[in-house]
Amino acid sequence: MGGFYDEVIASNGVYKFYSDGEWKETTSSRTVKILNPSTNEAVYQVQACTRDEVDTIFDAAKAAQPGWAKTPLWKRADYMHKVAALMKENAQPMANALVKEIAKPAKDALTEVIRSGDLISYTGEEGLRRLGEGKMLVSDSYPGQDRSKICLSQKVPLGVILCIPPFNYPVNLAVSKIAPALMAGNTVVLKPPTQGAASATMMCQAFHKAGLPKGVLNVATGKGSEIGDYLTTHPKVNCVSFTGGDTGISICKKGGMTPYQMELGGKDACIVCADADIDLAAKNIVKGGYSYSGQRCTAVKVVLAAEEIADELVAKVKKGVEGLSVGMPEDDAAITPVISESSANFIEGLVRDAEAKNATFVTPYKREKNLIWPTLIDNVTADMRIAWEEPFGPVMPIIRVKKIQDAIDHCNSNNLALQGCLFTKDINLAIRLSDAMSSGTIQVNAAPARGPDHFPFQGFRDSGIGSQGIQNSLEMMVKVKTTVLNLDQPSYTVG
Ligand SMILES: NC(=O)c1ccc[n+]([C@@H]2O[C@H](COP(=O)([O-])OP(=O)(O)OC[C@H]3O[C@@H](n4cnc5c(N)ncnc54)[C@H](O)[C@@H]3O)[C@@H](O)[C@H]2O)c1
Repeated sequence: MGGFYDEVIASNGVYKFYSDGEWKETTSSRTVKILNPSTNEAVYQVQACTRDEVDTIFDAAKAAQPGWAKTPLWKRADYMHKVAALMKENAQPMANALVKEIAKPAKDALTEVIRSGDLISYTGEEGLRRLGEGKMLVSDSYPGQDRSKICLSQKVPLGVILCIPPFNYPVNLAVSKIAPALMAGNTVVLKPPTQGAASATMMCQAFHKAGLPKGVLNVATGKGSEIGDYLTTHPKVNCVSFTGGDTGISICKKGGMTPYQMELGGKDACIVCADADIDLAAKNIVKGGYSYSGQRCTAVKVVLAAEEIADELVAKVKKGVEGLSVGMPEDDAAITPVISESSANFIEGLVRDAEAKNATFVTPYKREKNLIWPTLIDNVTADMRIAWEEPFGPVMPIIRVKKIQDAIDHCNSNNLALQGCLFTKDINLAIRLSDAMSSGTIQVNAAPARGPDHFPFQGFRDSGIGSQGIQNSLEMMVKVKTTVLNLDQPSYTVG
């Protein structure tokens, strides 16, 4: 593997957890096995931290926070640039781990790591400028007041941020939380997803090697279902930044007065209007729907096609789907095994439901263990689960609509409302439709996408709380502290 990551791994091969600036082994001598989705065999093991160890981790984060908040902003930005450079220099072993533990195609795995380095650098730059800016208000803009009060507000850290990313981008969605949290003067406890824990843990070595002060970043590993509640309800947590599925909703329900940044599931709709460029729409549906086997929050998860062009669109999407390579992530296949057997079973449940309700299978459903061939399902109707639920797999439903309003109504009646996209050549129609679709982001003439990573990103309804994107995440990681100067007489009385 090379020297850079050596100290991350214990002599027995188990990945260590990270607390107070040191890589450590649990006293529980329990580990969590990470299965390779391609083989269903254990490929890595991480420490199963005990509750006492979790307490110690939070103690370290809490103790380090005031000192870190006093570290000048330019120095914090310097750390970010150092971390980004180290991550990029040592990207390949981390990318290899992504291939093994989450079956991400090899090229995409490397892209995830490089993109994460870029995100950290950009956050350093953006934080340097934005976090140094505050606001000055004078009192006489309010009725009845004279100018005897001057209000100065600045952005101050929240404290300790608990960061919980999902399996599908365990590196990128970890740094999208960690970098803004740290730039804003918070300290961090990271809880990686089980599958993705090896790569997320390796990622933290870049922070360690960059010389980040001890306790500023910490990593607690263990099963979300075992230590999750203990972490999210821990009294030392000042904000939970979470990305995942419905687990996020239950975290909010169980929690107290803690601020939440929640990025949850999506059922991103793709509306194809009668005047659309059908080749462009088909290309985007194939790429947007099936990349990483559909396991992306911003994957196209339902197509709403105008009846007039539906036959042509389905034929073109079918051609694209049939051209996708199916196989192993090491070979950079487009379609690779989905994350787990239970996920594959869930996807199959949606497929069987659509089959029983007479949907048309444009490409046949085929599965070998966790590997599911890309499936295109036409004539899906509102009584089918797949019309509403997120498969998180390479399975695409097409609903034919008589009127565009039917497509809008379908999107807006789903509780999931992350992104959406629409295809039309008419810019006026595009704006009207975008305004009518009640989802966080609408892409015009392209598939949904999270990046570039400085664009705002926000789920509506059950798809999230708070806004993401580098700029918005920086704002989510601070609170406003105000000092009011009370003058002995209004400030305009001299001169
Ligand atoms: N909105 C977005 O930006 C975005 C991005 C990527 C993925 N997602 C969503 O994530 C889901 C897929 O990811 P997943 O399967 O890893 O999601 P998940 O909700 O199962 O798990 C997410 C994280 O929560 C942890 N966890 C599990 N139980 C917990 C508990 N009780 N307390 C605290 N943490 C706990 C997991 O270990 C993991 O780290 C999909 O629904 C997808 O749409 C959303």
